[in-house]
Amino acid sequence: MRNAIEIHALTKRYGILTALDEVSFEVGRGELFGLIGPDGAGKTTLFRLLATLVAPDGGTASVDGLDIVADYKRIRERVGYMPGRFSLYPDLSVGENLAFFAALFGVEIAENYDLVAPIYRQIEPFRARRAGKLSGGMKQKLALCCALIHRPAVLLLDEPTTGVDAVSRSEFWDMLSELKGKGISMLVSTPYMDEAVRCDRVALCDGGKILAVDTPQGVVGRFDEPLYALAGDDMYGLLLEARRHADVKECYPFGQTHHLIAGEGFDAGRFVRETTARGFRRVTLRPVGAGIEDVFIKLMRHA
Ligand SMILES: Nc1ncnc2c1ncn2[C@@H]1O[C@H](COP(=O)(O)OP(=O)(O)OP(=O)(O)O)[C@@H](O)[C@H]1O
Repeated sequence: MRNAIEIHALTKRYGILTALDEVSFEVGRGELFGLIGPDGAGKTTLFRLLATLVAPDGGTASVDGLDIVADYKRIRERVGYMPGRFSLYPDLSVGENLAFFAALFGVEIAENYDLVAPIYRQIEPFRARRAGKLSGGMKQKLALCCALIHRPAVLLLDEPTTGVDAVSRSEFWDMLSELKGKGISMLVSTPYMDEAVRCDRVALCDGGKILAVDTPQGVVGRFDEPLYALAGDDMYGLLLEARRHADVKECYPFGQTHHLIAGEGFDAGRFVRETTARGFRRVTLRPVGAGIEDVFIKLMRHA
Protein backbone atom coordinates (compact mmCIF):
# COMPACT_ATOMS: atom_id res chain seq x y z
CA MET A 1 0.00 0.00 0.00
CA ARG A 2 1.21 3.51 -0.73
CA ASN A 3 2.25 5.88 2.03
CA ALA A 4 -0.46 7.89 3.81
CA ILE A 5 1.05 11.11 2.45
CA GLU A 6 3.63 11.55 -0.30
CA ILE A 7 5.06 14.96 -1.11
CA HIS A 8 7.50 15.64 -3.95
CA ALA A 9 9.08 19.04 -4.58
CA LEU A 10 5.87 20.76 -3.50
CA THR A 11 6.02 24.52 -4.03
CA LYS A 12 3.60 27.33 -3.18
CA ARG A 13 4.12 31.03 -3.85
CA TYR A 14 2.17 34.04 -2.69
CA GLY A 15 3.25 36.75 -5.16
CA ILE A 16 7.02 37.05 -4.84
CA LEU A 17 7.08 35.13 -1.53
CA THR A 18 7.84 31.41 -1.74
CA ALA A 19 5.96 29.99 1.25
CA LEU A 20 6.90 26.38 0.38
CA ASP A 21 10.05 25.68 -1.56
CA GLU A 22 10.30 22.22 -3.20
CA VAL A 23 9.32 20.33 -0.08
CA SER A 24 9.57 16.53 -0.18
CA PHE A 25 8.85 13.85 2.45
CA GLU A 26 6.40 11.07 3.10
CA VAL A 27 4.27 9.95 6.03
CA GLY A 28 3.88 6.19 6.40
CA ARG A 29 0.63 4.36 7.10
CA GLY A 30 -0.23 4.61 10.78
CA GLU A 31 2.61 7.02 11.42
CA LEU A 32 2.44 10.00 13.79
CA PHE A 33 4.54 12.55 11.95
CA GLY A 34 5.46 15.96 13.34
CA LEU A 35 6.10 19.16 11.42
CA ILE A 36 8.23 21.31 13.68
CA GLY A 37 9.00 24.92 12.84
CA PRO A 38 8.63 28.54 13.90
CA ASP A 39 5.90 30.94 12.76
CA GLY A 40 6.09 31.55 9.05
CA ALA A 41 7.91 28.27 8.31
CA GLY A 42 5.15 27.30 5.87
CA LYS A 43 3.35 24.71 7.99
CA THR A 44 -0.15 26.11 7.48
CA THR A 45 0.46 26.47 3.76
CA LEU A 46 1.40 22.79 3.56
CA PHE A 47 -1.77 21.77 5.43
CA ARG A 48 -3.94 23.89 3.12
CA LEU A 49 -2.37 22.20 0.11
CA LEU A 50 -2.88 18.70 1.54
CA ALA A 51 -6.45 19.54 2.56
CA THR A 52 -6.97 20.70 -1.07
CA LEU A 53 -7.96 24.24 -0.05
CA VAL A 54 -5.28 25.80 -2.25
CA ALA A 55 -3.48 24.50 -5.34
CA PRO A 56 0.31 24.12 -5.61
CA ASP A 57 2.53 26.10 -7.99
CA GLY A 58 4.86 23.16 -8.47
CA GLY A 59 5.51 19.58 -7.43
CA THR A 60 3.02 16.88 -6.49
CA ALA A 61 1.44 15.40 -3.39
CA SER A 62 -0.91 12.56 -2.60
CA VAL A 63 -2.98 11.81 0.47
CA ASP A 64 -4.24 8.28 1.04
CA GLY A 65 -3.04 7.50 -2.49
CA LEU A 66 -5.07 10.33 -4.06
CA ASP A 67 -3.53 13.26 -5.94
CA ILE A 68 -4.21 16.64 -4.28
CA VAL A 69 -5.06 18.27 -7.62
CA ALA A 70 -6.72 15.56 -9.75
CA ASP A 71 -8.56 13.82 -6.88
CA TYR A 72 -9.25 16.77 -4.62
CA LYS A 73 -12.92 15.94 -4.04
CA ARG A 74 -12.26 12.36 -2.94
CA ILE A 75 -9.44 13.48 -0.64
CA ARG A 76 -11.84 15.63 1.34
CA GLU A 77 -13.78 12.51 2.34
CA ARG A 78 -10.61 10.71 3.42
CA VAL A 79 -9.01 13.52 5.42
CA GLY A 80 -9.78 15.07 8.81
CA TYR A 81 -8.43 18.61 8.99
CA MET A 82 -8.13 20.60 12.18
CA PRO A 83 -7.02 24.11 11.22
CA GLY A 84 -4.86 26.11 13.58
CA ARG A 85 -7.41 28.68 14.54
CA PHE A 86 -10.66 27.81 16.23
CA SER A 87 -12.57 25.85 13.58
CA LEU A 88 -15.86 25.29 15.39
CA TYR A 89 -19.08 27.26 15.41
CA PRO A 90 -18.91 29.28 18.65
CA ASP A 91 -22.69 29.82 18.80
CA LEU A 92 -23.49 26.12 18.49
CA SER A 93 -23.30 23.86 21.51
CA VAL A 94 -20.77 21.05 21.87
CA GLY A 95 -23.37 18.48 20.77
CA GLU A 96 -24.59 20.63 17.89
CA ASN A 97 -21.07 21.12 16.57
CA LEU A 98 -20.48 17.38 16.45
CA ALA A 99 -23.87 16.76 14.82
CA PHE A 100 -23.14 19.47 12.27
CA PHE A 101 -19.80 17.96 11.22
CA ALA A 102 -21.34 14.48 11.04
CA ALA A 103 -24.12 15.82 8.79
CA LEU A 104 -21.55 17.63 6.63
CA PHE A 105 -19.86 14.33 5.85
CA GLY A 106 -23.13 12.40 5.59
CA VAL A 107 -22.44 10.08 8.54
CA GLU A 108 -24.37 9.22 11.69
CA ILE A 109 -22.56 10.00 14.94
CA ALA A 110 -23.41 6.48 16.15
CA GLU A 111 -21.52 4.90 13.20
CA ASN A 112 -18.16 6.24 14.31
CA TYR A 113 -18.82 6.95 17.95
CA ASP A 114 -16.32 4.27 19.02
CA LEU A 115 -13.54 6.34 17.44
CA VAL A 116 -14.37 9.63 19.17
CA ALA A 117 -15.80 8.20 22.41
CA PRO A 118 -12.61 8.33 24.54
CA ILE A 119 -12.25 12.01 23.65
CA TYR A 120 -15.91 13.00 23.52
CA ARG A 121 -16.62 11.49 26.95
CA GLN A 122 -14.30 14.12 28.46
CA ILE A 123 -16.37 17.00 27.08
CA GLU A 124 -19.79 15.34 27.24
CA PRO A 125 -20.63 16.89 30.63
CA PHE A 126 -20.53 20.24 28.78
CA ARG A 127 -22.63 18.99 25.85
CA ALA A 128 -25.10 21.87 26.09
CA ARG A 129 -22.44 24.58 26.45
CA ARG A 130 -21.70 26.83 23.49
CA ALA A 131 -18.37 25.96 21.90
CA GLY A 132 -17.25 29.58 22.20
CA LYS A 133 -17.53 29.32 26.00
CA LEU A 134 -15.25 26.27 26.35
CA SER A 135 -11.70 26.40 27.70
CA GLY A 136 -8.83 26.13 25.20
CA GLY A 137 -8.19 22.48 26.02
CA MET A 138 -11.86 21.53 25.67
CA LYS A 139 -12.16 23.39 22.38
CA GLN A 140 -9.26 21.34 21.03
CA LYS A 141 -10.91 18.11 22.14
CA LEU A 142 -14.18 19.05 20.46
CA ALA A 143 -12.35 20.14 17.30
CA LEU A 144 -10.56 16.78 17.25
CA CYS A 145 -13.88 14.92 17.60
CA CYS A 146 -15.33 16.96 14.73
CA ALA A 147 -12.28 16.21 12.55
CA LEU A 148 -12.67 12.49 13.31
CA ILE A 149 -16.40 11.93 13.09
CA HIS A 150 -16.29 10.76 9.45
CA ARG A 151 -13.50 8.27 10.31
CA PRO A 152 -10.77 9.75 8.08
CA ALA A 153 -7.75 7.70 7.01
CA VAL A 154 -5.45 10.68 7.52
CA LEU A 155 -5.62 13.43 10.14
CA LEU A 156 -4.06 16.83 9.47
CA LEU A 157 -3.63 18.80 12.68
CA ASP A 158 -2.28 22.33 12.38
CA GLU A 159 -0.80 23.49 15.69
CA PRO A 160 -3.50 21.76 17.77
CA THR A 161 -1.79 22.60 21.07
CA THR A 162 -0.90 26.25 20.49
CA GLY A 163 -2.31 28.39 23.29
CA VAL A 164 -3.30 25.34 25.36
CA ASP A 165 -1.97 24.80 28.90
CA ALA A 166 0.80 22.25 29.54
CA VAL A 167 -1.46 19.56 31.08
CA SER A 168 -3.97 19.76 28.23
CA ARG A 169 -1.10 19.68 25.73
CA SER A 170 0.16 16.45 27.23
CA GLU A 171 -3.36 14.96 27.31
CA PHE A 172 -3.84 15.91 23.68
CA TRP A 173 -0.72 13.99 22.66
CA ASP A 174 -1.97 10.99 24.67
CA MET A 175 -5.13 11.10 22.57
CA LEU A 176 -3.10 11.19 19.36
CA SER A 177 -1.12 8.14 20.50
CA GLU A 178 -4.40 6.32 21.05
CA LEU A 179 -5.62 7.25 17.57
CA LYS A 180 -2.36 5.98 16.13
CA GLY A 181 -3.14 2.65 17.80
CA LYS A 182 -6.37 2.64 15.77
CA GLY A 183 -4.42 2.92 12.52
CA ILE A 184 -5.00 6.59 11.74
CA SER A 185 -2.07 8.33 10.01
CA MET A 186 -1.33 11.80 11.32
CA LEU A 187 0.57 14.89 10.29
CA VAL A 188 0.76 17.31 13.23
CA SER A 189 2.47 20.69 13.30
CA THR A 190 3.79 22.40 16.39
CA PRO A 191 6.06 25.27 17.30
CA TYR A 192 6.90 23.46 20.59
CA MET A 193 10.13 21.52 20.23
CA ASP A 194 9.38 19.46 23.35
CA GLU A 195 6.44 17.86 21.55
CA ALA A 196 8.72 16.36 18.90
CA VAL A 197 9.52 13.38 21.14
CA ARG A 198 5.86 12.31 20.97
CA CYS A 199 6.18 11.73 17.19
CA ASP A 200 7.46 8.68 15.31
CA ARG A 201 9.34 10.99 12.96
CA VAL A 202 9.61 14.72 12.51
CA ALA A 203 10.44 17.18 9.76
CA LEU A 204 12.22 20.32 10.94
CA CYS A 205 11.18 23.20 8.71
CA ASP A 206 12.00 26.86 8.33
CA GLY A 207 11.55 29.49 5.63
CA GLY A 208 9.50 27.14 3.42
CA LYS A 209 12.18 24.45 3.42
CA ILE A 210 12.65 21.11 5.15
CA LEU A 211 15.93 21.13 7.08
CA ALA A 212 15.84 17.49 8.25
CA VAL A 213 13.55 14.46 8.44
CA ASP A 214 14.31 11.85 11.07
CA THR A 215 13.14 10.14 14.25
CA PRO A 216 13.38 12.45 17.29
CA GLN A 217 16.33 10.36 18.53
CA GLY A 218 17.92 10.51 15.09
CA VAL A 219 17.60 14.30 15.02
CA VAL A 220 19.30 14.65 18.40
CA GLY A 221 21.97 12.15 17.31
CA ARG A 222 22.97 14.58 14.57
CA PHE A 223 24.46 16.85 17.19
CA ASP A 224 28.03 15.66 17.58
CA GLU A 225 29.81 18.56 19.28
CA PRO A 226 30.60 19.23 22.95
CA LEU A 227 27.76 21.28 24.43
CA TYR A 228 27.71 23.16 27.76
CA ALA A 229 25.13 25.12 29.73
CA LEU A 230 26.60 28.44 30.81
CA ALA A 231 25.19 30.57 33.62
CA GLY A 232 26.24 33.38 35.93
CA ASP A 233 25.09 36.69 37.39
CA ASP A 234 25.62 38.76 34.25
CA MET A 235 24.03 36.58 31.58
CA TYR A 236 24.25 39.12 28.75
CA GLY A 237 27.89 39.93 29.50
CA LEU A 238 28.71 36.21 29.57
CA LEU A 239 27.03 35.71 26.20
CA LEU A 240 29.21 38.40 24.63
CA GLU A 241 32.30 37.08 26.41
CA ALA A 242 31.68 33.52 25.17
CA ARG A 243 31.05 34.70 21.62
CA ARG A 244 34.38 36.57 21.62
CA HIS A 245 36.29 33.52 22.90
CA ALA A 246 38.56 31.92 20.29
CA ASP A 247 37.74 28.33 21.34
CA VAL A 248 33.94 28.80 21.45
CA LYS A 249 32.16 27.93 18.23
CA GLU A 250 28.75 29.31 19.15
CA CYS A 251 26.85 30.53 22.17
CA TYR A 252 23.12 31.30 22.29
CA PRO A 253 20.48 31.96 24.95
CA PHE A 254 18.67 28.76 25.94
CA GLY A 255 15.97 29.04 28.62
CA GLN A 256 17.55 30.08 31.92
CA THR A 257 21.09 29.41 30.63
CA HIS A 258 23.15 29.88 27.48
CA HIS A 259 24.18 26.90 25.37
CA LEU A 260 27.81 26.97 24.40
CA ILE A 261 29.24 24.81 21.61
CA ALA A 262 32.90 24.22 22.31
CA GLY A 263 35.53 24.19 19.61
CA GLU A 264 38.79 22.26 19.62
CA GLY A 265 41.08 23.22 22.46
CA PHE A 266 38.26 24.50 24.66
CA ASP A 267 38.92 23.98 28.36
CA ALA A 268 35.82 24.43 30.54
CA GLY A 269 37.76 24.93 33.80
CA ARG A 270 39.97 27.56 32.21
CA PHE A 271 36.95 29.37 30.77
CA VAL A 272 35.36 29.62 34.23
CA ARG A 273 38.66 30.80 35.80
CA GLU A 274 39.26 33.38 33.06
CA THR A 275 35.76 34.84 33.15
CA THR A 276 35.81 34.94 36.95
CA ALA A 277 39.16 36.75 36.85
CA ARG A 278 37.57 39.29 34.50
CA GLY A 279 34.96 40.10 37.10
CA PHE A 280 32.07 37.75 36.23
CA ARG A 281 30.45 36.27 39.33
CA ARG A 282 29.01 32.81 40.03
CA VAL A 283 29.98 31.45 36.60
CA THR A 284 28.97 27.82 36.04
CA LEU A 285 29.59 25.69 32.98
CA ARG A 286 28.35 22.12 32.83
CA PRO A 287 28.18 19.60 29.99
CA VAL A 288 24.64 18.99 28.72
CA GLY A 289 23.06 16.69 26.14
CA ALA A 290 21.69 18.37 23.03
CA GLY A 291 17.95 18.61 22.47
CA ILE A 292 15.94 19.03 19.27
CA GLU A 293 16.12 22.81 19.69
CA ASP A 294 19.94 22.75 19.59
CA VAL A 295 19.85 20.79 16.35
CA PHE A 296 17.27 23.19 14.98
CA ILE A 297 19.37 26.24 15.80
CA LYS A 298 22.41 24.62 14.23
CA LEU A 299 20.55 23.68 11.05
CA MET A 300 18.98 27.14 10.73
CA ARG A 301 22.35 28.89 11.13
CA HIS A 302 24.02 26.69 8.53
CA ALA A 303 21.13 26.43 6.06
N1 LIG B 1 -2.63 34.04 1.80
C1 LIG B 1 -1.38 34.50 1.90
N2 LIG B 1 -0.96 35.57 1.17
C2 LIG B 1 0.31 36.02 1.27
N3 LIG B 1 1.25 35.48 2.05
C3 LIG B 1 0.90 34.43 2.80
C4 LIG B 1 -0.43 33.88 2.76
N4 LIG B 1 -0.48 32.82 3.64
C5 LIG B 1 0.75 32.72 4.17
N5 LIG B 1 1.59 33.66 3.68
C6 LIG B 1 3.02 33.81 4.00
O1 LIG B 1 3.66 32.58 3.72
C7 LIG B 1 4.65 32.26 4.72
C8 LIG B 1 4.33 30.92 5.35
O2 LIG B 1 3.14 31.07 6.11
P1 LIG B 1 2.41 29.88 6.87
O3 LIG B 1 1.17 30.43 7.50
O4 LIG B 1 2.28 28.73 5.96
O5 LIG B 1 3.50 29.53 8.00
P2 LIG B 1 3.32 28.75 9.36
O6 LIG B 1 4.55 27.94 9.53
O7 LIG B 1 2.03 28.05 9.40
O8 LIG B 1 3.34 29.89 10.43
P3 LIG B 1 2.12 30.43 11.31
O9 LIG B 1 2.14 29.58 12.52
O10 LIG B 1 2.53 31.86 11.58
O11 LIG B 1 0.88 30.33 10.49
C9 LIG B 1 4.63 33.42 5.70
O12 LIG B 1 5.67 34.31 5.34
C10 LIG B 1 3.26 34.06 5.48
O13 LIG B 1 3.30 35.44 5.79
